Amino acid sequence: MQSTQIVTRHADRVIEVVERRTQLGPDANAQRLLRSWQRSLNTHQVDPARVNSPRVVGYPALREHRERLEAFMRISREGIDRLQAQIVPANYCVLLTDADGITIDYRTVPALEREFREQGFRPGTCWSEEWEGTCGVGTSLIDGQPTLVHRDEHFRTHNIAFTCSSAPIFGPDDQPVAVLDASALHAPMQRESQLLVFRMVIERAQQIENAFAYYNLRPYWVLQCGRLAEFLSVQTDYLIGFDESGRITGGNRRAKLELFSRDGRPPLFVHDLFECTAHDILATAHGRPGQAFPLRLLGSGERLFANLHAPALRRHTWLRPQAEPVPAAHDGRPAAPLRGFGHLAIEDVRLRDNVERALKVANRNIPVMLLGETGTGKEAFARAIHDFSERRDKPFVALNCAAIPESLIESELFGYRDGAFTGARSKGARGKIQQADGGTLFLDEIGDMPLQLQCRLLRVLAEGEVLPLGAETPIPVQLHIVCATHQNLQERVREGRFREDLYYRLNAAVFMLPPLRERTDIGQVIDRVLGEESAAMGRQGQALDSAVRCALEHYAWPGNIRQLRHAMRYACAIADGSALRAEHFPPEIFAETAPGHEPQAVEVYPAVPVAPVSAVPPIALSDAEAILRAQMIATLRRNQWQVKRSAQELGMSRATFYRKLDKLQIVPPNRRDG
Ligand SMILES: Nc1ncnc2c1ncn2[C@@H]1O[C@H](COP(=O)(O)OP(=O)(O)OP(=O)(O)O)[C@@H](O)[C@H]1O
Repeated sequence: MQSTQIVTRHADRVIEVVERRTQLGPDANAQRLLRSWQRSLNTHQVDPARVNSPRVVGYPALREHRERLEAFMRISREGIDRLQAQIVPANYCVLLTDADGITIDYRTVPALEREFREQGFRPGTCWSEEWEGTCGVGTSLIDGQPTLVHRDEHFRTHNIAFTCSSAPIFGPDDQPVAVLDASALHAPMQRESQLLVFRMVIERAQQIENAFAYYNLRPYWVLQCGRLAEFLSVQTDYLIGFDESGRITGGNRRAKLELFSRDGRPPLFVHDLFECTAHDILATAHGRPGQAFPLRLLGSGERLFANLHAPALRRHTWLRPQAEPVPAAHDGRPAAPLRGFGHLAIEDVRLRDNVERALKVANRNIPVMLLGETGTGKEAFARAIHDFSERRDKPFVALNCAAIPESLIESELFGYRDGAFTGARSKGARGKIQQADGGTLFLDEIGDMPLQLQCRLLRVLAEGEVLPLGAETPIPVQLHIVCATHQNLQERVREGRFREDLYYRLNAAVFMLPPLRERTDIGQVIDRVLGEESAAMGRQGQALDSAVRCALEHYAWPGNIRQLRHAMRYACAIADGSALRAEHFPPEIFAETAPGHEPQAVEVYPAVPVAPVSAVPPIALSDAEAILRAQMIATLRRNQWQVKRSAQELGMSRATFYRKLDKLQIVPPNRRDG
């Protein structure tokens, strides 16, 4: 427990530094620290004198955070184990957080576990800057850079005895997916004492990032490149994925930063990057299996050494059950859709992980819960699981609990016997449960199911039989249950509006479907929907012009794929020629900030004269960045410059949002000088 004097002294110092904008030192690190303290006080409104331990989320929430990163956690384990072996004996703990700052993996020695725990170091602890103020994890997430926060560089007095070395780990969409951190409770005063551990954390984080990049590139040919042939197996500089046609499909972060952006635009093909074609590379690698071979970068002529790895997984072929024939088009009619997931766009990294997992549970008697915003494809995903499974020749029955009146859900679901109630059909009716016998029952918007029916549904699941209204003898049924919701079911459980026992029964396998704006394959989704809608209209060769494509890729799509489909259907219908242009789409997709609409003041920033946000960014931006900048400014204005609401609307985490504010140089009105 800290003395009141220490608490007051540290808190006073922090407030004074922030308010007077006192420089903490001449170097870039001190300036970053000052910016973080400013954010902590002014934006997040954290109280530096708050002395309690950090916030810890409960186990069900922790499980969800972990499940979202299941594949990543599996891949990162080896790297974390090694860091643990190196530094935990020196009284450190090692932790991994997700992009929300929630601790999803945590290690220390048993002898120190209790002491660390008392200070808040444990699974589930939230180390976001919004909550803790300046700290290793939170500040790494916002700045996107490795961060050493030593002792009284921490914002909250509670944390000033700790030292935290953190490094963000980026995913394929160039956003942090996690942060690796090593912390100690009692550190020597000198900051330099931590530089070695800090370097070890950065290196491990890079290794994990590369392993994750490789995992995501595994459906493709992967070039592993480095500057030294002898070190190639232990030190990878660049990973570059390409497909059979030589088209570059992605790379690790370093390849993107150093190679893909050399001429201001990413190379499309292998021969745009190297002085050879993909075919040359395949031939060379084939001739010298397992040996590194030289490659020259186009332009600079610099020599790299490379190993080639064959695709670990053939795309899409694994998505169908074995031996299932691919239906062919005939009679000029469109081909029947492929069974399972074949007719859906699923190139997004998170979705691919979901599909891999879904295939594993499809033929097990495990209830599936699909979470995601409206229109993200929950029903399509449920149907794909059914079509893949052994039950595919049995019925797939869907019931939307939010779309029918509460009073009718019971008879719709459980059915009724003849004469069960006034107005009932004389012969009675089979409910959805019975109709789905042997197949799949898809309960959409399960969160809207009335409480007393939840109890009856639980009984059906537990006992495998249904009792129709007015009947005396239960009827045995065999069901695979898939349910979906866009609500926060845990919150409904807490509010007593959803039964906890049913919640745990239904959420055995949870899948989070990403919103369209966050999907790494948004381009493919757009192409697929365009192809389908255009074909349905009997139009041929319809295509998007590049400005429209760019706007579609950066629009926030609150209604997700459904909204995209409707917009595309309309555009395909009204376009006269084959080019789909801006005027064929709803104007909000291209919305710029309305002129003359000036932002209102925000209470979190000290009041200074308000200047309008320049429509012209102070830095050179790509088209995509310019559109995103305009979109962020419009959203911020609509929300009176409240970051939390705006980030939510655009589907970004707050850390990502702040990073983009910095990168696109959007300055809130009250922080600009008059
Ligand atoms: N992966 C995908 N690729 C292409 N189209 C898709 C994909 N997922 C969904 N769609 C299309 O998006 C639209 C909405 O899908 P769906 O009805 O499954 O969403 P939902 O999440 O169940 O919506 P709600 O929550 O409102 O019920 C449909 O037209 C569907 O065909």
